[in-house]
Amino acid sequence: MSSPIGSDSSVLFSLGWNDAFAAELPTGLIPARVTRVDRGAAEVLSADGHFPVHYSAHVRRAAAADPVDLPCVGDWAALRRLPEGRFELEALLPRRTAFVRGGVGRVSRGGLSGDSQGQVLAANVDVVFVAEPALHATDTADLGRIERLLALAWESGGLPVVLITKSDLIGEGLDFLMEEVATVAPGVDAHAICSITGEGVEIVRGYLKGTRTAVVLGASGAGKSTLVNALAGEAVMEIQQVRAGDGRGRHTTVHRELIPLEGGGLIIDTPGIRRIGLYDMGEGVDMVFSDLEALADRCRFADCGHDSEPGCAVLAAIEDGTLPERRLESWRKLQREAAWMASRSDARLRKELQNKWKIIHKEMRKPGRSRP
Ligand SMILES: Nc1nc2c(ncn2[C@@H]2O[C@H](COP(=O)(O)OP(=O)(O)OP(=O)(O)O)[C@@H](O)[C@H]2O)c(=O)[nH]1
Ligand SMILES: [Zn+2]
Repeated sequence: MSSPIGSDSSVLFSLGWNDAFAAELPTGLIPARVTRVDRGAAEVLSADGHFPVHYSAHVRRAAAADPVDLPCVGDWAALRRLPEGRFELEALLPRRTAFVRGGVGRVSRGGLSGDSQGQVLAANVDVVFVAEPALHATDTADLGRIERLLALAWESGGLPVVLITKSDLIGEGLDFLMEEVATVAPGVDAHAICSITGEGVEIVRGYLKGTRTAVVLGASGAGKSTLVNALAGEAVMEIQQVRAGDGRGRHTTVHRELIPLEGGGLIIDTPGIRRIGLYDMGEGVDMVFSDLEALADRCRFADCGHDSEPGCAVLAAIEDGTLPERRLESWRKLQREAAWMASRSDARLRKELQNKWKIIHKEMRKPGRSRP
């Protein structure tokens, strides 16, 4: 067992481990994936099992200087085995993707939430499911909410996929709805699913192949939990049995926030991700409105406001019916919000939000990191 990966590397691969992460692992340290964090400590899954770890002085110092450096669910961590047999979280491996809460925390600073700035809610998420019910109470799917969540999804660096949930509730209108959804999600896969009958659930599972990690974003009641349960199947029950079995000396019931699914793949489900709101969506907004951006490139004036300018390609597209007018309105609305958020963030935070890769580059500059 001299391998730094531990006794059973297939366990690691089932948690999303791959060659790219392996190349970043400092020599002599043990890889583990963070399943949950709780004030100064984390729980991890590794080839050696599921256990709590404390942060090294190095991690604590870095996190005190910048909360973005705090471990979060989904992170790959490098652990050091201490002489007494315990493990310490020594370093974080560079994040491939990250959900960063910035704007909301800033705005509510001094309020009750006590949120910190630039806090990372989840890391290394490959697929972001945007769940919107076909019918929510008596309202049909909210296209504006889909656009907003797509902006967050793009911003994270993960691959967005729209899921119209509760497809059973809408009947014949479904085809029309899916056509509308396609107009607000250019270049994004969209599927109708029903977690109760299981319709479409296999399609969702397909996105997790290759042990990908996903999150499900969506409003309260969108059907996130029902979908996760449908995907998790017996895996969730298995986890509960293991927990009951190793309950020796551990009296707190732990809700694991990184859930390995039956048939492969993982879902991150944390209160933070459930409550994710809006923050600086600058880059994400452009991705969501790529159809509009492409049209705007063809406007006669580079600074066209698409109001009444001559030669405006956007207005022409609305005129001839190829672009729904509400699409331009949504674009304006989200841009206003993004600008408003930006005006409220300080320069440091704004930079962080606008460039998700900065996190990765900063990680790479850390001392003690082995390079391939
Ligand atoms: N008809 C129908 N109802 C569904 C479907 N999926 C979920 N529901 C119902 O919708 C309600 C909300 O589902 P949840 O899975 O709890 O929604 P959620 O997104 O997890 O909600 P929060 O926990 O508040 O964030 C529940 O009563 C579910 O039974 C579906 O495919 N069809
Ligand atoms: Zn224009």
